[in-house]
Amino acid sequence: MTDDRSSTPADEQRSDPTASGDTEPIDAGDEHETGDAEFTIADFHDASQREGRPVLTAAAVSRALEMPHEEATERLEALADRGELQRHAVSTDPVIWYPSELEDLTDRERVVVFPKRREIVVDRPAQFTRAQLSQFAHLADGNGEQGYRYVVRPEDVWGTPHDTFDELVRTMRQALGQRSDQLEDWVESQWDRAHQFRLTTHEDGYTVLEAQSPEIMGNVARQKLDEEHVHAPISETEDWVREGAEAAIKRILYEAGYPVQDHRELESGEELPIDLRVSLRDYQRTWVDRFTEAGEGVFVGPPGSGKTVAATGAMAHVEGETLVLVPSRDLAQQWADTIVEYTSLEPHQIGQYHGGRKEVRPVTIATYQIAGMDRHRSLFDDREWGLVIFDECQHVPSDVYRRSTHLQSKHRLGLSASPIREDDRQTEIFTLVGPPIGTDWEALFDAGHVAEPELEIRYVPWGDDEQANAYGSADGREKYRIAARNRGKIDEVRYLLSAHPDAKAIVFVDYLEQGRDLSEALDVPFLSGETPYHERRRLLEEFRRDERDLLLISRVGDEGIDLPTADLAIVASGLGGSRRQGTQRAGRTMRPAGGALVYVLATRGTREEDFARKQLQHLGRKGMTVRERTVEHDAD
Ligand SMILES: Nc1ncnc2c1ncn2[C@@H]1O[C@H](COP(=O)(O)OP(=O)(O)OP(=O)(O)O)[C@@H](O)[C@H]1O
Repeated sequence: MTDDRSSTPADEQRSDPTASGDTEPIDAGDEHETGDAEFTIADFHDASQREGRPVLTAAAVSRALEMPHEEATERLEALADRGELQRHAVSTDPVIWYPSELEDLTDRERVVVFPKRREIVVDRPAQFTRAQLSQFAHLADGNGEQGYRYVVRPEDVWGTPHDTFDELVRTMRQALGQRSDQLEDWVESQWDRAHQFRLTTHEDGYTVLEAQSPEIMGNVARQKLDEEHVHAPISETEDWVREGAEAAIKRILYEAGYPVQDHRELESGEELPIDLRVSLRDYQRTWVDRFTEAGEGVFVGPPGSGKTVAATGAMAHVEGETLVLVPSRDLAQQWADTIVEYTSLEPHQIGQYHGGRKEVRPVTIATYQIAGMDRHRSLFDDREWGLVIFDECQHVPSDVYRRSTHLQSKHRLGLSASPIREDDRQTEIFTLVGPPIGTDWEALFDAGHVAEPELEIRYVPWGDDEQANAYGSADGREKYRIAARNRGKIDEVRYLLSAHPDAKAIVFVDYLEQGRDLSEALDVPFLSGETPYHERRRLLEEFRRDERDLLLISRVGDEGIDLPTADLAIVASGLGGSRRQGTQRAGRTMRPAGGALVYVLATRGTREEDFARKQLQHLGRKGMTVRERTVEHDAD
């Protein structure tokens, strides 16, 4: 059962071809499933596409698919015998071949599988195919001319919603329209890994770790775990788990490449009847169903896709007292408003717990900051929580993680707008909160649930020689800082605002000095960490009520402040943070209101330009349209 070829998540990250910038053309043909026995109509379609014609001779097929002429003829005949191809013989010319359903060629989605790279490329996928694919793969590239590129990683297999491997294979075959033995074998090995261990609840109430076989128990669990985690063996395949050690066990085994199935009976906490006052969208219902089945999980969707609303659906399912952890006070207020708007709960049942207020009520919304403090640790135990929600769970600070390990017996739900898995947070999220539950973002854009922003990166020249010279002689981070604060960006911001006179706009900056300069030049208030909380709230409120149409925000704006009606965002600096920040900033304006535009400014010919380009390629892969423009001195 143990498969040495399978890798741990860490290995996988290193060998992930997308991570190493592998940009090999997808049509390279090196891995086409043209194995000896298999020659399918899809191969014929490949050949027609390469030849640019729907009707082919055997010679053309042999050329396109690089196989001997004789072999091509043989295979074409076999396909014709199966009724998938038609032949047409013209007395003096070679026989020509075409698909039995010629219209296929224009309508049908083409699926090409690259089993070694575990990639699937689909042309014009139908909604159904996308939904199927997203159950075992994730969309890595949705914007290229090469079609949609899906990648299957171990975590994708580990998190599938299927009960049996056979069901999973059925979904795969439906999605791919073909069998790929090599891919299926690999998926099976990952499936096996994820089904070696499970946590269950003994009838006497304690937790048991069960292994599929005595060998896996002996060779993996009992090597990795010690008395800190388990009391004593119950049998060759079962260990009695120490209370509170569940999270550590899940983490250790996950890191060893054996994610643990969590089948414990979860506590539902003190009862709290909740009715929903909104009808969930189909994809939200799927999210909630998957959460319901597992009792844990992370909703992953772009900003504005309705994760918070779907979370109220999860609350209505658990119907237990709920603790919501959020990154900022502003978000705490928004959660309280959303819960009142979309559920039958009354305002007096909802408490907020942060620097400003200390209310613990049946539904309590607390900030991570407070939740991480020793003197507020009782928050976790004050009531019998049945559900703990981690909003923006990619930001959960490590002290909160440490503190929340004992929440393993509750239902756990994470929300995240950043499906980026480039750091080890992924392990923590997966083991402490749960596996990702996602939808392919493109599908949400297509269905009109989230407006796709137009994203434009503008390369701006230096505003004056002084800064350009300073850049030349600076080094390292200083170079980046100078480029970020290029005074030429002030004119550019002005130009963009004047080009969109009716837009409600937000300008993001990363440097206080730049924010102050812009604030003065544009005569708008600047919201930074230095702005008092009530002042920040007031400005945001005014913006929300359409009493203001321009805001200038520093990093502070990044942590979950909701600006629902912004329809223009200018990132004047600050793409230099993490990818995630870039995603969030761009996402800030992705609201159902639609028509959002995002401009990102980068100083021409500097590191900032390189950086922005990389970031935006990433956003492009997430399904946004990205455009680049070089600004001449007279803003165009
Ligand atoms: N099922 C639904 N029916 C009607 N409106 C909905 C539904 N789901 C979401 N919305 C609306 O879509 C908007 C965004 O929803 P929500 O705040 O839940 O998104 P989100 O993904 O949590 O966003 P963010 O990542 O910014 O927190 C809200 O205005 C909400 O009212």
